[in-house]
Amino acid sequence: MPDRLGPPLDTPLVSRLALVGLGLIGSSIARAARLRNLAGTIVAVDRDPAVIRRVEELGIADEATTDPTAGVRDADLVILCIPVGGFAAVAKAIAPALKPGAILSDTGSVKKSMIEQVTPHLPEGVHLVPAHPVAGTEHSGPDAGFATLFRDRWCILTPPEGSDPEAVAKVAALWSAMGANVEVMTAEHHDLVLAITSHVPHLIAYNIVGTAADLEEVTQGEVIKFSAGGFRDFTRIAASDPTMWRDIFLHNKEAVLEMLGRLNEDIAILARAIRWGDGDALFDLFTRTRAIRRGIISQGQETPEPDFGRRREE
Ligand SMILES: NC(=O)C1=CN([C@@H]2O[C@H](COP(=O)(O)OP(=O)(O)OC[C@H]3O[C@@H](n4cnc5c(N)ncnc54)[C@H](O)[C@@H]3O)[C@@H](O)[C@H]2O)C=CC1
Ligand SMILES: O=C(O)C(=O)Cc1ccc(O)cc1
Repeated sequence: MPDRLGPPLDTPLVSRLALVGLGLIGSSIARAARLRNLAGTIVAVDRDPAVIRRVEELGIADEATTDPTAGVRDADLVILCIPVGGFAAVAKAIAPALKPGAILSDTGSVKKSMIEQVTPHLPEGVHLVPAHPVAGTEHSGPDAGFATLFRDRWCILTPPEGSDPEAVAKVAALWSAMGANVEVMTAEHHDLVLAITSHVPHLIAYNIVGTAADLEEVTQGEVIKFSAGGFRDFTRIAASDPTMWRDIFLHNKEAVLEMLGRLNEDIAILARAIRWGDGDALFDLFTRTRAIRRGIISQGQETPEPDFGRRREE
């Protein structure tokens, strides 16, 4: 079977890897880690017993449990792959079981809040290395994951000042081995950049699909009937997990509101151009945005299909 992630490593990067949350992201890490022999033992921890049963059926972890304390015990690396709103409670619950020298990481879409939630519970000698793979789909749960999800995507690490360089290097090596390109930045910068590149676009999609649904009464089914093109693309994004996205907006409030303010100003400018027939202003903007799209495609950062058309390659 062709494996586009590379061959299994001779020696695993970590002895015991505990993944907390086996949804799209956690199960994709489990699959990639298994494929490339990145961990001696993969432990799956999820609070939902149905998810644990499914993980066992899929055979994507060596051990699986609903007990977070038992699950993270003796782990060298623990990765929290749960919605951003759950970090504090889970950190508090697992803290007494984390072994000295262990690394605590995550995959959350918001980083400043992750650090603020986890730091008060972090035991002495445990290294915090927050991470965000900028890769995903609108699907959730352990069946949605696939080993090549992170290939040729960015993974952003936001280690707090004074972090242990060896711990950062270990987490970077893990993401590289899963095919990701790793970049390091501050949590604050991450949250600002992701607000405009990911969070606000999702908010716009949720908004436009919601507004169109509200108009359904007026248009009598035509919104759905003629939903080709632009609207259809928005519905994919607007099908993303409600819990996950509620948490993202509540935990990246400042940056999202800042970017929304800017967006509102620009929309007002566009409305004015349309009202006054300023075709040049519209044409210039659309020419600029087309160049941006073409630049993204030439860098291989495009998302061609909802499932990225890559699942079959596993
Ligand atoms: N879905 C996406 O496209 C991406 C998501 N992320 C981030 O990764 C994280 C995980 O996202 P997904 O895998 O998509 O979510 P998901 O909804 O597919 O899976 C989350 C899993 O965590 C479990 N869980 C929730 N709270 C828990 C707790 N307190 N203890 C134990 N298990 C718990 C749930 O039962 C579920 O199985 C989120 O923080 C999200 O912001 C990052 C990049 C992309
Ligand atoms: O499905 C899509 O287009 C996404 O944008 C997936 C995604 C969701 C959340 C993230 O933090 C990163 C990537």
